[in-house]
Amino acid sequence: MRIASIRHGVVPISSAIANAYIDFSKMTASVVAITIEDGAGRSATGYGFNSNGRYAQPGLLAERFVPRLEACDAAVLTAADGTLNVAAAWSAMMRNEKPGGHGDRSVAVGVLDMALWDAAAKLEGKPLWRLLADRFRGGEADDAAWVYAAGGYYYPGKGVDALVEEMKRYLGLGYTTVKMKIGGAPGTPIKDALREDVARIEAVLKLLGNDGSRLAVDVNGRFGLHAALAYGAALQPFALRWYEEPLDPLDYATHATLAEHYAPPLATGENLFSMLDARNLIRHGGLRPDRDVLQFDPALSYGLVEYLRTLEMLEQHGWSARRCVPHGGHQFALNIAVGLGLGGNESYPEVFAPFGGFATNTPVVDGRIRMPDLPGIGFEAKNDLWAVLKDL
Ligand SMILES: O=C([O-])CC(=O)C(=O)O
Ligand SMILES: [Mg+2]
Repeated sequence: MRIASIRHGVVPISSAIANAYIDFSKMTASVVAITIEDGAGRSATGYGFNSNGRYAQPGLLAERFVPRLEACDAAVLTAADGTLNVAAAWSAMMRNEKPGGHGDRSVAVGVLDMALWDAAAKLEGKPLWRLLADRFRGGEADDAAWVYAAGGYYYPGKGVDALVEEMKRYLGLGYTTVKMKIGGAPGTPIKDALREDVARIEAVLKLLGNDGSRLAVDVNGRFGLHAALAYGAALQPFALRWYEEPLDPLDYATHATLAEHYAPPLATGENLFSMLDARNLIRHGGLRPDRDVLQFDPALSYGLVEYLRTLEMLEQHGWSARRCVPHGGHQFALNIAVGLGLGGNESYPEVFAPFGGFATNTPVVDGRIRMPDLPGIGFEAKNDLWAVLKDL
């Protein structure tokens, strides 16, 4: 195995939407293409990008992680069975990086890790979900993944009617479960914000036959304990699918307090970027393995090499992989969900194009999606994304 080339760039994914914590007016993503030759006449190009919420990482890629990867020779890149050794390449990228303080470094490494897995699966002539099922689950892959439509963003001039119309479009696309933002009314006293959000939630629930299990709400880490508890008390009777990121993602003890008072499912983890951060959440966050949902996003958190460590840690702590529903709405996590038997995957039918979304001709039916049988992650079959990646 030999790295023939690594190319990377920055593309915008800006839009006028906002959640309770940030707007996306300046959002960018890193994109990479890695071409690998296997020494036996085959070559493959793998592609990677970071999912929304963290910005492009051109400096970290150019100064540290791409040069370290380029320096890997055949002894590092070739596994004992002749396949591409992604884990060894990952360790080479992380040489001379101290532990802790993961910051945006995990994003830069995640982009390269995604491209390496795409190339590895292409070199083996398999879809990534098939490679993962063969390697880690005795060949058993799920036949489809549960996906939910994430949206319900704040948008200038967007009222309750437009929110309900948006959710209606998601149901029309085949989704059965939807997610909306809450907690974003700027500068509003908590009791007024809560009244406004309850009205927004009730309007969407009406569309969903008042079935709370079909609606998740997302605070994006905006609340402190007082607001999280006040909202929790108001939300509890709706029995929602989950109450997401009510608190700062790193404030584990406060999660534990909230979990004592809020019985229905909580969800968090999209802003935890390493196995060790995830383990602190599991150890100290008071989350409940019979109901809560873990949203670690492999594209933002050092990639699949690290995500495999996170899944192993979860198993040691009595958590099923089925409790994991990654953030990010991308094909990488979708392959992982099907191949490794996660609980499902996020989907963004109307936001974060071209990175959000799945292969162009894979419809959602009854809230589930089947994987195409294409080598690698399958980016070539997602027309809008391929139009960006092929220029790299
Ligand atoms: O709005 C965002 O930053 C994305 C997000 O939280 C999600 O997809 O759950
Ligand atoms: Mg979220």
